[in-house]
Amino acid sequence: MSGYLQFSGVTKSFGGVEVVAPSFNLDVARNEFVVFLGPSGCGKTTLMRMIGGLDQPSGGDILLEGQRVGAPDRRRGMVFQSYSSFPWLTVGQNVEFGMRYRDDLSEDEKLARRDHYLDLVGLYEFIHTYPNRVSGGMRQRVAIARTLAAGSDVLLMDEPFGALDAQRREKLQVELRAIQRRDAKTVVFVTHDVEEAVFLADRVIVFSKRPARLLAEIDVTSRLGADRPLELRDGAEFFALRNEILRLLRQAGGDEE
Ligand SMILES: Nc1ncnc2c1ncn2[C@@H]1O[C@H](COP(=O)(O)OP(=O)(O)OP(=O)(O)O)[C@@H](O)[C@H]1O
Repeated sequence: MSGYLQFSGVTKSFGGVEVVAPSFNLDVARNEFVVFLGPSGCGKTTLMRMIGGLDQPSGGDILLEGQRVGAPDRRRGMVFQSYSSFPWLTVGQNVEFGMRYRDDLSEDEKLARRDHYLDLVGLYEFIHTYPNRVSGGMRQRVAIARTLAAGSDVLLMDEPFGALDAQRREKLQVELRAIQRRDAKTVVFVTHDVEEAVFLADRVIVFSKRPARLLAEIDVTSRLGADRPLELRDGAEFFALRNEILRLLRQAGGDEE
């Protein structure tokens, strides 16, 4: 597997507290969908922030196509709880803002993409509303629409669907997996929801309790295939994978459901 995104001997501590240790090594292939699962507080968000360039490793390197990652740039689209919408722009303008560098798109194409992704996240009717007038969950959806519309090569998503109702969440899972396949995105995704992890991932990475250490890797695509119709969730192999991962999380000392 080629190392499109590579973690090479990565460690991180805050003050004297080790969050990623002894050292983390992982190769993510181009167009791979990797999901991070692990006990609460084990260091998943810290790893995501370092991929995004919002934090620096204490040791080792994170490389994208062989180059050490630096400050956030448009190759990496992020949906983090803390990286939400811009309050001075309307919901529609927030989504347009994500496409400001897309010289390959005409203005009409940008507006069509804006409308498509706002509709997908169920916010089309709020297109002219300012984010401080909508709920926190809706602001999170603005960030999802903005990031998907921007079309970055690498999507970094830290519990992006956590605040959504079950139906919207399922719809976005299907769409995200389809976008990733169709548009050849590399995705790193954090969730606490094991079924979401199995449904979305090519590979699930299970972490230990803090300090985060790779406990297990589960190759989902070799068992479920790359296409993920919703019916897959009712199949025996889906359940087997889910139970396997739940067992691993129990060993990890996690509290996931
Ligand atoms: N800026 C910081 N300064 C000090 N400690 C920090 C900082 N950021 C994170 N930590 C600590 O690092 C540990 C890992 O946090 P992190 O948010 O990465 O975990 P997580 O796996 O994403 O947790 P959760 O699943 O609950 O979101 C925690 O103990 C947290 O308190």
